[in-house]
Amino acid sequence: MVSNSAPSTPRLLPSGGTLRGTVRVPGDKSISHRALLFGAIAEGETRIEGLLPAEDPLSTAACLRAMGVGVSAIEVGRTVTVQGVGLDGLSEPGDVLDCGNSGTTMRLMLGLLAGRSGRHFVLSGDRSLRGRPMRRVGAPLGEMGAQIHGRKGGNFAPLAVLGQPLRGATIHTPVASAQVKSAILLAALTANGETTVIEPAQSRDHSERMLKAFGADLEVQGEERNRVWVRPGSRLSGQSVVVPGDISSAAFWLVAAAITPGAELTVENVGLNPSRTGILEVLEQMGAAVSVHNRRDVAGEPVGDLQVRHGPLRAFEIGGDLIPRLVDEIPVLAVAACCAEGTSRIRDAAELRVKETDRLTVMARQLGAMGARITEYDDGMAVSGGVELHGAELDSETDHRVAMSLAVAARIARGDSTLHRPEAAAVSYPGFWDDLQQLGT
Ligand SMILES: O=C(O)C1=C[C@@H](OP(=O)(O)O)[C@@H](O)[C@H](O)C1
Ligand SMILES: C=C(OP(=O)(O)O)C(=O)O
Repeated sequence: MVSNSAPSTPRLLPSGGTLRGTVRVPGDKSISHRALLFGAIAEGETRIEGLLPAEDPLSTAACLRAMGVGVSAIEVGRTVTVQGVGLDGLSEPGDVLDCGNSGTTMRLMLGLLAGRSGRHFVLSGDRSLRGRPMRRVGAPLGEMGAQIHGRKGGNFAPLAVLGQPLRGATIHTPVASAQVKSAILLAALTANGETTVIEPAQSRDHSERMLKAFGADLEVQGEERNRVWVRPGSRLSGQSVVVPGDISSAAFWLVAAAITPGAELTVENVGLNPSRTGILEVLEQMGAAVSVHNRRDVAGEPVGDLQVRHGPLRAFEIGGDLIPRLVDEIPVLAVAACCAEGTSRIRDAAELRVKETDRLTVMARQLGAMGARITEYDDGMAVSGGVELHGAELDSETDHRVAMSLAVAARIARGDSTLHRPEAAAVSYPGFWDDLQQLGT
């Protein structure tokens, strides 16, 4: 039952062309998962406008339906409704919960299910997900009393969760990960006692914002906003959620326009939560012509329109606390680095090795096939700019962000490219290829 891969058709990526016009990227993936999950354990109905109709949120919705939660059809342009079952209303599923390709689904689900006393759950996913580390969630939940078992000492799915009464705890997480933090926060909602999660640096804070809006007793603390405190006992109530466009999807257009001669694009309605806007700071460091218009707040998240034009680019150096704020944009930033003057350096990004693929190795290999000069480090890479890329046989290696990053690179290469396994893009951006065609003509 767990995700089989369908036959794949390679896609021709023609070289050249410019990019002009206006695009609206689909809903934010992180916020979409959370709206479904929090809606499921709230009381009453949650209405979600702009939910991302992509494979990852569909995996979350399917898992919730398998536990008795009513989630309406997820289709482009349609408001999604979730009939909440309350904090302890999830039923034991009759089969394995299939998390597909989605790390967020599996990790947040572990936090959600660990405290469901007396119920047994098994979670699995596709080949990529079954190779991603889960002990980072299992270990802190274990400190709260959770029982999670899996391959290699509980690190790899399939995972079995034996629901237990949980106790509150103070947990220091070793990496800044919103998935780990959010799993702990979900478990904390029904624990016996207060919980505090302390991260080495702040990761994206969508869970904190949305849980508060649903009625959780939660506080973000510390000057660096890297401590979150939760007191259990509050009931969550269904809300209206409006999901902004995903800055991680917008990133492909921002870089594409910045590196493509003659390009000028507007990306409308993009989420600008400061814990996600690292890409804008890097583009600024590069001297790219990006401006933000029409800043506004929509349902607790800052939003704006981004305008970007082609222009000369300088190399960048990134690392430290900036990395969690642009972690999913590093593959496309590697493409931008190929077009900048000088050598760009990315450090402190070892987390990329445990995403859908090892994104450092895969981007070095794929851009290398186009002639890019990249040196891999344990925790990052150095990319020499100003080396002309040439068309090549490329492969997403099943990773959505790699697929879309290579599509951006192929446009500025000399000669056409072919991309194998392009369908990976549908994990986070199902309309990507249509948008690319429309903006390029
Ligand atoms: O919480 C989330 O929605 C996400 C957190 C990040 O992962 P980590 O928590 O592993 O950093 C990110 O890479 C992922 O795409 C989505
Ligand atoms: C890492 C990603 O997602 P996830 O961890 O949810 O699979 C991503 O979307 O780039």
